[in-house]
Amino acid sequence: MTGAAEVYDCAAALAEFDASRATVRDLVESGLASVPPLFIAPSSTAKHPPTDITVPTVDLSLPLSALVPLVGAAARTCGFFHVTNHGIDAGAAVSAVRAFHELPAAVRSAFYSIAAVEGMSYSTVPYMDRDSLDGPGPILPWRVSLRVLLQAADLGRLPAACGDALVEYLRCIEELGKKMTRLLSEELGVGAERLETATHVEGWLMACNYYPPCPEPARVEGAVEHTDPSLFTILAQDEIGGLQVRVNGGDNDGQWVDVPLVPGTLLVNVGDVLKLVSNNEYHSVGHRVMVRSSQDARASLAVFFNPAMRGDSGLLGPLPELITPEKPAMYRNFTMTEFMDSRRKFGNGKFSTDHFRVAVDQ
Ligand SMILES: O=C(O)CCC(=O)C(=O)O
Ligand SMILES: [Fe+2]
Repeated sequence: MTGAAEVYDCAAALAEFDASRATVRDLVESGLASVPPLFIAPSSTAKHPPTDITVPTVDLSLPLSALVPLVGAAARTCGFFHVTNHGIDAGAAVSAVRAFHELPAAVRSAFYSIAAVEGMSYSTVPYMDRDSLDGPGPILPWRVSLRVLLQAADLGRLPAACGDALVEYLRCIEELGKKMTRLLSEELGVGAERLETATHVEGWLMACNYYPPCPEPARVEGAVEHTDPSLFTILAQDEIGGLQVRVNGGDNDGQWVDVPLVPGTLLVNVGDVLKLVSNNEYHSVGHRVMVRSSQDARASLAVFFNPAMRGDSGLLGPLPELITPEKPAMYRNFTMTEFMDSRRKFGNGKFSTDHFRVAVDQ
């Protein structure tokens, strides 16, 4: 039992990587031939060949009476759905994300930061809190992200290569986010405004992701399997692909499926907070990002619609209207601070909403 993995000091290796202020892209550009242990994912793609099931598509131009059940059906089953006819130029925003990440290192390095500075950071975000590192990994995704906490950020400080396009995207995505919150709320039978008033969806986080090509793509993951913390997430991606979701229910339960690339669509997925608040009516489904290529980089843009952090007064939990004798509350109440602390403690890939389950009667 003395293999290299056991003696590898993750914390020291991560500290060294942090001190170098390098991003994954810089590693690739330095001519790296093999993947450093920090990035090696334990699971292999081959173990879970993707099935050919597809994720639903919802046409936003449909009348409300048709739209509400379609959104609800997707959120209750797959937890992921494409939306079409959203009227947003997502391609321009994703191209801008790529343009920033492909700037010369000397220009990008001015933005490098592990901790958020005035709501912005630009680095590779480890799966776990640096203080909670345990075991051999995976420690780092094969990805670098410019992250913007919108409540705290001055958008005027966004890099010039992507700023204007992202500001425009955010203006449009705000409308779509509000619409989606109302649709999801309405379908729960609690009225269109209930989710917003219960959760105060103000803590938005925008993640501008870049997955560089990898010399050994099968040994890394752009993101390990995880569920999102948000109420829901809206994702725009380019034409490279690599996102997979787990099938939820049915004959193929637990299998992986490739999210197909449908040009012009945005992808919406249910996050953990919505799962808890909906008392498990909606499902936050596990997903991950595979790195496919030693040649091509992938860019994506995720906006996480998160409840505001409202201290101890902002208690969240299953909406009382959704609690019945037949379906008692499945989760206890919690604050967003408690929820995010729990996610950080367990790590992005290991957190489960089961940590908030109400104890089952003995
Ligand atoms: O880049 C993607 O396709 C998905 C990223 C993702 O799942 C996340 O950031 O939570
Ligand atoms: Fe995600």
